[in-house]
Amino acid sequence: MLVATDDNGQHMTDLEIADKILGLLIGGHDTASAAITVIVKYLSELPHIYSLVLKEQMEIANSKKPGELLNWDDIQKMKYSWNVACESMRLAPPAQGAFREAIKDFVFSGFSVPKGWKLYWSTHSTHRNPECFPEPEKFDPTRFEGTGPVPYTFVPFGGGPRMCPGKEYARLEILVFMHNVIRRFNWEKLLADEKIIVDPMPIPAKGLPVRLIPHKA
Ligand code: HEM
Repeated sequence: MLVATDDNGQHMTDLEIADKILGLLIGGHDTASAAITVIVKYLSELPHIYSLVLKEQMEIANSKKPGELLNWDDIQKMKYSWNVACESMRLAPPAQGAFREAIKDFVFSGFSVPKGWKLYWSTHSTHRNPECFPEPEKFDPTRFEGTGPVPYTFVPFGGGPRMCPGKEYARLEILVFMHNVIRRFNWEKLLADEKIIVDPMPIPAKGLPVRLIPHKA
């Protein structure tokens, strides 16, 4: 960023560099941490889903030599776990939406949107639209099996040319976390009705305290 220039050879100002660094820290850290937190929450509330994730992850763990690290092929095998992560991000998307500018006049749902207008697309309302996701309140990872949701309906990472460039890294972070926690522990929430607050990401109001229960050897 210190050496990058625009088309006119101008460097970024200190303020612009600080803005980019903060954007990357928040965009790269808080999003994945919010996703992991809601996955932990749903897995404690849905024991049948927990069991299926555990089964998948133990098959991978048991195929490794002692101390052998996860590799790319192992990540590709975590299909059910990723479906669970996706369903968690559908119901509690870390990013609530993003802005766009209309590049031409168009009509949407009876509203005329002129070229140049700024728009905000909402992850939350898209993910809860029953036309895109039947029974939208139901936690159902099978929605992501086969070809999965139609394009631009499941948008936790946005869509199009400005889609999140950290998506694959986030997938890796989330799956490696799920693997390492679930193969060691079950867990139970300590607060039954903990509220989720969105500020700006969905986070349990009291930090989701859980009791970890190690698996028997
Ligand atoms: C679960 C984790 C994450 C979620 C849910 C998420 C979500 C999003 C969303 C919704 C956007 C806007 C996309 C659009 O406008 O179409 C975005 C943009 C962005 N994300 Fe992520 N993100 C995650 C992780 C990360 C990570 C790990 C990084 C970097 C290490 C990252 C870096 C960025 C950057 C730089 C942009 C701006 C892209 C642009 O404007 O061209 N994100 N992200």
